[in-house]
Amino acid sequence: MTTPTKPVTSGSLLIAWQLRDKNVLIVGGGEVAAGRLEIVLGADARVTLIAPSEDLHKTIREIVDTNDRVTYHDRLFEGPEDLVGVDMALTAIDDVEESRRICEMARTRHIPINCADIPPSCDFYFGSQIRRGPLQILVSTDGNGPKIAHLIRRRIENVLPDDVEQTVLNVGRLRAKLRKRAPGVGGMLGKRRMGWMIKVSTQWSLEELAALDDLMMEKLLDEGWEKNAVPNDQAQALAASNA
Ligand SMILES: C[C@@]1(CC(=O)O)C2=NC(=C\c3[nH]c(c(CCC(=O)O)c3CC(=O)O)Cc3[nH]c(c(CC(=O)O)c3CCC(=O)O)/C=C3\N/C(=C\2)[C@@H](CCC(=O)O)[C@]3(C)CC(=O)O)/[C@H]1CCC(=O)O
Ligand SMILES: NC(=O)c1ccc[n+]([C@@H]2O[C@H](COP(=O)([O-])OP(=O)(O)OC[C@H]3O[C@@H](n4cnc5c(N)ncnc54)[C@H](O)[C@@H]3O)[C@@H](O)[C@H]2O)c1
Repeated sequence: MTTPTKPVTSGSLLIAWQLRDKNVLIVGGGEVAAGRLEIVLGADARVTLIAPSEDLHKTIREIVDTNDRVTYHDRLFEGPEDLVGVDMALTAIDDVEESRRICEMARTRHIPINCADIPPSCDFYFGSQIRRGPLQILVSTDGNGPKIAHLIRRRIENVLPDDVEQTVLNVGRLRAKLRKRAPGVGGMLGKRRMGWMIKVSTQWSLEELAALDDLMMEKLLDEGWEKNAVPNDQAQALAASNA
């Protein structure tokens, strides 16, 4: 059980938004739009990007030429018809009045929007991100200091183990194997399953979890889960007894 803490107020909600196959509209073709494009493609979105080709950023050009998830329109934003079917809208243009207008149009249609140049009008902010496979860490200063968010992110990166991505992937695999042995949602079994996963995650170090292979996972389930225990011996010991 977690200890109740005093609620923190006046922040924003940090969530892992599932954008896969959702339609994202990006208006603008400069450096900021290029960063947005890369980051939403990293979340498997479908993207429509509207910006004149004259000054299109090199990265955007390369992506629209090679990625079939991106539809590019070589023109200025035209009006509400550009917002039809859009799940998320992003403006990154050097025209604050037009940005404000697009923002209002999106809001009327209940489309979440980020305007890179008008923080008070944003439904959400981007943050400084670490991506190591499925592990994602976002640092937000809630609009106070984007460069500071970047610097704090760099500090966090420096303390992460090199193989932390493998730790997360392995725990995902172990949980999937456990669910095969003990299927279902909720109830006593769900409680036992969660309790066991918490113990394994706590007693084994991140590095030990990263070193697990399929055979070791099966052994951990045989000798741990099946016997209602969490072997305290370390990954190396388990590996040695496997050999
Ligand atoms: C984190 C990051 C993510 C990303 O954009 O992907 C991000 N900005 C980044 C970089 C950056 N942005 C700016 C600089 C110049 C130095 C400086 O001003 O500090 C640098 C540094 C650089 O370029 O190195 C200028 C700037 N930014 C905003 C405005 C408008 C304004 O404030 O009015 C202006 C013009 C201000 C002016 O004209 O003076 C607004 C926003 N920028 C945000 C996010 C949101 C708040 C996030 C937070 O507070 O945590 C928010 C509110 C809206 C949004 O964009 O969602 C990314 C770092 C990624 C990384 O490197 O890891
Ligand atoms: N949020 C952030 O992190 C951040 C960081 C730096 C700058 N900014 C702000 O973001 C905005 C974009 O920055 P940038 O460096 O990418 O700008 P930029 O000047 O390099 O690019 C602007 C782009 O918008 C396009 N454009 C202008 N009007 C348009 C319209 N009506 N329809 C479609 N495209 C249009 C231009 O053709 C150009 O491609 C600026 O207002 C800047 O102040 C935000």
